[in-house]
Amino acid sequence: MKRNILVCGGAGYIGSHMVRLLQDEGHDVVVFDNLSQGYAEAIPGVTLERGDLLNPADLADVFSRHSFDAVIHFAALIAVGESVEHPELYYRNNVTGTLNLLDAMRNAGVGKLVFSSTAAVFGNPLTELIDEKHPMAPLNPYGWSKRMVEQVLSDMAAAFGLRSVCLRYFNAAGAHPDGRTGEAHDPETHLIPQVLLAALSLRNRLTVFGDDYDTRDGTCIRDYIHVLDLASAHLKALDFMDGNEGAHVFNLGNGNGFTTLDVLETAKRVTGRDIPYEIGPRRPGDAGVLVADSARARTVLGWTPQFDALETIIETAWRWHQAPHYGPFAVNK
Ligand SMILES: NC(=O)c1ccc[n+]([C@@H]2O[C@H](COP(=O)([O-])OP(=O)(O)OC[C@H]3O[C@@H](n4cnc5c(N)ncnc54)[C@H](O)[C@@H]3O)[C@@H](O)[C@H]2O)c1
Ligand SMILES: O=c1ccn([C@@H]2O[C@H](COP(=O)(O)OP(=O)(O)O[C@H]3O[C@H](CO)[C@H](O)[C@H](O)[C@H]3O)[C@@H](O)[C@H]2O)c(=O)[nH]1
Repeated sequence: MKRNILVCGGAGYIGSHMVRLLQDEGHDVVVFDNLSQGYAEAIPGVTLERGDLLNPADLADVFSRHSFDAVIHFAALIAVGESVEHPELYYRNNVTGTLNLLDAMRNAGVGKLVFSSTAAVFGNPLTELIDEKHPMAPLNPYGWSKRMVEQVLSDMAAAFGLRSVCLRYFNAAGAHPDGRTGEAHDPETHLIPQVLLAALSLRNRLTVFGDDYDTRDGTCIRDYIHVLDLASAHLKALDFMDGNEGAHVFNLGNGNGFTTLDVLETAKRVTGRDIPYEIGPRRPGDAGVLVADSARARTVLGWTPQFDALETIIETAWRWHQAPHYGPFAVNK
């Protein structure tokens, strides 16, 4: 079934991959983005409505000129460390911004939303694998902002019948295999792009944040999930909302934990380059281990990741990072 989809934050890293997949599947897409972190070049040929979630008039304008079957909402501030220093920015953009979007949807009679949540809602895990029932205890304002929106969506389902799916991504990574879209954050804080930038000598040596965690080599463990596998879960979520009322949550990861040193070792193999690093102190707000139990997404949504090997994730990112089409390190602009 062809759908009209509004993608908020669709010019950003994950959103732009989502937009490409929606187009490949024959859906009509409009992107709403303030380009604070996104790039128009990431979504060539797509209707881009430049506007800000914090300006309700921008949203009202977009909803008055288009009609949508559903909204996929990626737009947010995403840096954990910055959220500790400036919680006000995170609560305003991520919580107030989402409330503004929900008001606009309600005024326009749009009743379905897929929301980007995060493993950061859980805090330090109590079990080896984190499923949807794991208690939530965010360690930082970024995680709290997402936790708050999850609660808002649950309450809005009860009050107004809003249908929603919160997808809690673990560590998004990788790029489209054709190398035309990829991760281009500025500043870049994520591990895999930083490692690849170090391999290209585009940044100084990498600092590994702590080697005194209770893990096999002392460095943090994360569950890296390919950006296109995240995007495909959103398509499944759109189908799911057709037949299911209420607010739903799913954890999205591969269920494989890799240490920071595993990532460095794999990147060294993939790139064939030396990647200089030093061990530094822990980063405030970091959990030691975050690995998903995504059984529910697999069974209930029928989702199957296609790019689950860390090697493949890093290979696709490496293709992008060697010749990014946009972003701070763009070549051949
Ligand atoms: N990258 C990850 O590893 C990861 C992990 C878990 C969850 N998430 C969530 O996924 C979503 C997308 O992450 P990403 O890595 O693609 O981030 P990103 O920064 O690349 O994309 C976010 C986009 O939203 C836009 N935006 C931000 N605030 C806006 C506003 N007020 N109005 C309009 N547009 C606005 C930005 O310009 C950008 O294009 C975020 O909600 C993030 O919290 C990301
Ligand atoms: O220069 C770096 C960057 C990262 N790391 C380590 O690498 C791992 C991954 O760090 P990222 O910054 O790439 O990702 P996070 O796990 O901190 O955060 C990601 O997952 C979170 C959920 O926990 C949020 O959703 C957030 O938006 C998303 O980027 C962490 O153990 C971190 O300590 C380093 O050692 N050095």
